[in-house]
Amino acid sequence: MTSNLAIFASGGGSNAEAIIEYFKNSDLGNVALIVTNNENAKVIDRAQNHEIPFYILEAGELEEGEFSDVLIAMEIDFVVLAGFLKKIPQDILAAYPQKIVNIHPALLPNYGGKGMYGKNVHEAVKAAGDTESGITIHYVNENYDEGQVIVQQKVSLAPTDDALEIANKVLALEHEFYPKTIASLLS
Ligand SMILES: Nc1nc2c(c(=O)[nH]1)N[C@@H](CN(C=O)c1ccc(C(=O)N[C@@H](CCC(=O)O)C(=O)O)cc1)CN2
Ligand SMILES: NCC(=O)N[C@@H]1O[C@H](COP(=O)([O-])[O-])[C@@H](O)[C@H]1O
Repeated sequence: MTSNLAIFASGGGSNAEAIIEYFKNSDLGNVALIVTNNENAKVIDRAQNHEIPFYILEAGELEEGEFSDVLIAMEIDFVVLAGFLKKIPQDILAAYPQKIVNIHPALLPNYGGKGMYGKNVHEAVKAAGDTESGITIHYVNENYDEGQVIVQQKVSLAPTDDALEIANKVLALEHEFYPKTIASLLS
């Protein structure tokens, strides 16, 4: 059985595209929908380029607690967060138990929670002088970054690495591991 995936993204969408490309060669999953809260997100261009339907959330729409009806009506089986910057509400959590995953660009529980997204994470890692960073792929629960960890991967950092270089090292891990980790959860 092929699972229909919905990817939620708020920005550039490079992880979304890596997932789209991966599942073009796999019967395990099919990216059926891209959801964003940002009408200017580059992920929309990526969806259009791959002829994948996209949905732009209105301000406050997610918080109304009815978007799960849209996902169910579109026969979505699995939800992937990839740089999505809003909290997934209870109606979606209840509709998709153990079927919503997220990727965080750090080694949770470090550098997680409200405000910890994008470059904020890498700047904090740099400021702390850490010698390694990495990714955490986890199930999504009601709080930011507190769901059950599925996998973590580490990357070493040089003292000369700035926040952008850390971001690039982490993003490369994301593109390598997120698609195949999702696939392992579908089979
Ligand atoms: N119910 C859940 N929803 C989401 C989770 C989660 O674990 N449970 N993960 C996030 C992704 N994320 C980290 O991986 C994350 C995203 C955004 C924030 C944050 O502080 N957001 C700001 C708003 C930012 C904006 O609108 O520009 C905020 O809430 O004030 C923290 C962590 C996705 N959803
Ligand atoms: N806390 C959530 C968070 O910071 N997510 C991060 O946003 C980036 C999105 O990049 P992309 O749009 O190119 O996939 C990724 O690095 C992802 O880990």
